Amino acid sequence: MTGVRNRPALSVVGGGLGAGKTSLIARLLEQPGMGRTGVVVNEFGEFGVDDLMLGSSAPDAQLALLRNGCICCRPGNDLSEAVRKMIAAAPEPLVRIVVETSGVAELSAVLAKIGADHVLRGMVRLDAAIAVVDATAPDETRAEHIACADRIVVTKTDLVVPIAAAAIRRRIAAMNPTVPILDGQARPDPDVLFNAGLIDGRSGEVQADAWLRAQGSVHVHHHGENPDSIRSWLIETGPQDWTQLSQHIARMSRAAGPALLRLKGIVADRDDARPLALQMVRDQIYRPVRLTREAGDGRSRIVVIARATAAPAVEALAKRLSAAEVAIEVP
Ligand SMILES: Nc1nc2c(ncn2[C@@H]2O[C@H](COP(=O)(O)OP(=O)(O)OP(=O)(O)O)[C@@H](O)[C@H]2O)c(=O)[nH]1
Repeated sequence: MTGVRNRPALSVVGGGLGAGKTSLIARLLEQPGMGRTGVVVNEFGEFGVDDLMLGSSAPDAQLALLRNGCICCRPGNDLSEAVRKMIAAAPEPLVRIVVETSGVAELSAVLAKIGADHVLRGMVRLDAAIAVVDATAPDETRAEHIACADRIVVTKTDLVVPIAAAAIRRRIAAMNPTVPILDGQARPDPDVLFNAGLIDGRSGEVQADAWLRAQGSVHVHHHGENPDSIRSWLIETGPQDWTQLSQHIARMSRAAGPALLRLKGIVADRDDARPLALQMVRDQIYRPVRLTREAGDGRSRIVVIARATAAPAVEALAKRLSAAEVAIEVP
C-alpha cells in the first residue's frame, strides 16, 4: 500500500443544484499547479453534462462520471471503484482527486460514506470538504453543508449587491465559526482551497492546528432560538483515556442523533505523548490518526458543530470530560 503522504489528496465539492460546483472546478483546473488532478463527477440523473464542461476546460484531466443517483445513497462502492480505476489509468501518479457531488446530495452524507469506506481510505489521503454556496439563493444554504465543510466558496457574488454577499458570509460564519470563506469570483488559489487535511500536502508534515482551526477562533455564538439553528462548541480539557473518550463520544452521538453534524479534535492521550486527531461527520466516527509528539501541547481541544437540540448531549460530554473551559452559545 502506498504511504499515506504519497497518496492522492481526495477533496469533495458539495453544494445545491446549480450552485456553481462544476464552474468552480473548471476554473480551478485551468490554473497552474492543477496538473495531475482527477475529477469524479456524480450526476443525479442519467445524462451528465458536467464532465463535458470539465473536459473542455482541462482536456488533460482524468475524468470519471458516476451517473444515476447520489453516491451517498446508492449501495455499493462505486466511488471506490471509480477512484481505483482512475489511479490505475493515470499516465502519471495523481496528486489530487476532486469529487463533485450531485446537487441533491448532502455533503455530510458523502463524507460519512467516504469515512466508512476503508478500501477508498487506503488509496487516498483525505483533504478538503468544500461547500459551494450560491449568493443568489441564500435560502437554499444548507446547514449540513456549512457545518461539515473545511472551506466555503460563495459563488455568483457578481450577481448580488455587496451588502447581500456580506450578509451571507456573516450567516455562514455564525454557523461554522472556524471555516475560511472564499469568494468564487476571486478565483480561489488551489493552495488555499485545498490542503485542508491533517497532512500538509507540500511539506508532508502534520498540520494539526491549521486542520482544527480552533486556536482562539471559536467564540460564543448564538444563532437564533430556532431548534434547527446551528451551534458550535469548543471543549478544552486535559489528557484523556482514549477508550473512555470514544465511549463518551459515542454516547453523546447517540443522544444527539441527527442533530450532531460535525466533530473534530486533537486529543492529548493519557498513555502516549503523541496526540490523536479524531473526526466525525454525523454519526460516522473516522478512525483516529496518531500524530507526532510535536503536534501536542498536553491539551485536548474538541470542536463540535450541531443543531441547538444537541446542546444537552454536548454539554454532558463536556462535563464527563471535566472540561476546564467550554465555550457555549448563549441565548
Ligand atoms: N454569474 C455567475 N454565474 C455563475 C457563477 N458560478 C456558476 N455560474 C453559472 O451558474 C450555472 C450553474 O453552474 P454549475 O457550475 O453548472 O453549477 P453546479 O453546481 O455544478 O450544478 P449541478 O451540477 O447541476 O448541481 C451555470 O450557468 C454557470 O455558468 C458565478 O460565480 N457567477
